[in-house]
Amino acid sequence: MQSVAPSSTIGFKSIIRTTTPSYTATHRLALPKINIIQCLASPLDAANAHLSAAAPSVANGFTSGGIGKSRADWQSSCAILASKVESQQQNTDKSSGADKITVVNGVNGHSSLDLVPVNKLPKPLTIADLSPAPSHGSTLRVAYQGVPGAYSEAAAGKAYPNCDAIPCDQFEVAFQAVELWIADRAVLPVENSLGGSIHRNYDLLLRHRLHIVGEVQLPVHHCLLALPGVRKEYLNRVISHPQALAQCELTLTKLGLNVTREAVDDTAGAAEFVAANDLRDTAAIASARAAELYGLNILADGIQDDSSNVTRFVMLAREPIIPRTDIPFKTSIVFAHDKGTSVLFKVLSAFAFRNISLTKIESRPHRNRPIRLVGDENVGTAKHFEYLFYVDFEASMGDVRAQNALAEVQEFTSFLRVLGSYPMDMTPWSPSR
Ligand SMILES: O=C(O)C(=O)C[C@]1(C(=O)O)C=C[C@@H](O)C=C1
Repeated sequence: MQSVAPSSTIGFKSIIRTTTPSYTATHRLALPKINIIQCLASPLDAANAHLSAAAPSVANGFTSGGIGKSRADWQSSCAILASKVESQQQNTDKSSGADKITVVNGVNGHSSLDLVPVNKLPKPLTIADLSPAPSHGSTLRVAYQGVPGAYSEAAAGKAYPNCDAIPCDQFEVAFQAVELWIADRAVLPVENSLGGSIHRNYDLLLRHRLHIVGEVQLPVHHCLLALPGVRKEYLNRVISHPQALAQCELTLTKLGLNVTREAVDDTAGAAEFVAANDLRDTAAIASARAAELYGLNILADGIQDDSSNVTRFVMLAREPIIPRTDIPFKTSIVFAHDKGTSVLFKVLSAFAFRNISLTKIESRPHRNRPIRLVGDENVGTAKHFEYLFYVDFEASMGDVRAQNALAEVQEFTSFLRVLGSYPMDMTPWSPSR
């Protein structure tokens, strides 16, 4: 896997402006990462806003159009969804076409062209600019949150071994990078065996229109990193991603460090920060690869509280994959119910009756309708919190049991969306070392 500057590989090359890397020349990489401003500044931003606005109706397409009774129904729901998204994007692309050519070529096309030197004249778009998909021969571009050396980059490499990994400064940007065709896939963490769920990504899965097309489970092996010559006694601060701090909580205490713990955006970013600012009182929790990339020493190795520390990542794409039944598949759904948690048992019994195992259940606040009032004047008013339930179950949408289970779930729920049906990660178990 290579890490690349997004601007070097994509069609519409000049749309993506890149930041100057903040680390110094002593650090071997100079890889800019995409940030939200860059995504929003793109002429395709309007397309994204359009897509977000379309969210409720698309979700309803799944709900009322039916997670049908058959595999064909489900596949056609996906196809309808995909074509809606594509046509909306095309419309928006058309409407902003003129501006795009101006921006692509980095020249203001509306100003007096005769003053532009010949070698700076706009170049015509080529088929390559319009065909960013890997099926056209280019390498798969995979967006992840963080900087090179982050575990998410390693997960992208595990999921797509020869991909171009594109660093993004926020999860939101990784979603947008795929929606705007800057990347072909995003690889995002959803849960860790010690730290629990990464709630932000559950919320974003619902807000965006991407499909889960796979999962990878990555053993996470943390190291305590500091500048060369720095010893543990010099430290008064440890910085890292909040998940990494949570995964090393007990070990940090056992190491006898008298330090404050501070959260930053990603583990490798913490290492980069220590190196770039020459911080001799601060250590970072990050990977051994981050130590190498940013020129830090490993003060302690394997500091996660449990050696079987695993983070589960999902792969996201613009299109769903065709569900298979000849290999183990998992399906992820999200639903809500007017009567909230009180009917959860009934909903889940649809899976139990069909011997379908659930592998994960997560609840998140129902932000459109956070409170449900129950009661009357005589007894008072109970205020129940409303939730969205995310469930992963061990069956493919190509399996008739799953189709029937979802048809039944649909009867009980006010909202239901299939986030994806995808192969389970069945790689042999290897602890993080
Ligand atoms: O900061 C990183 O290196 C990441 O890739 C993010 C992340 C996470 O969000 O959970 C990924 C894996 C580890 O669990 C720790 C951090």
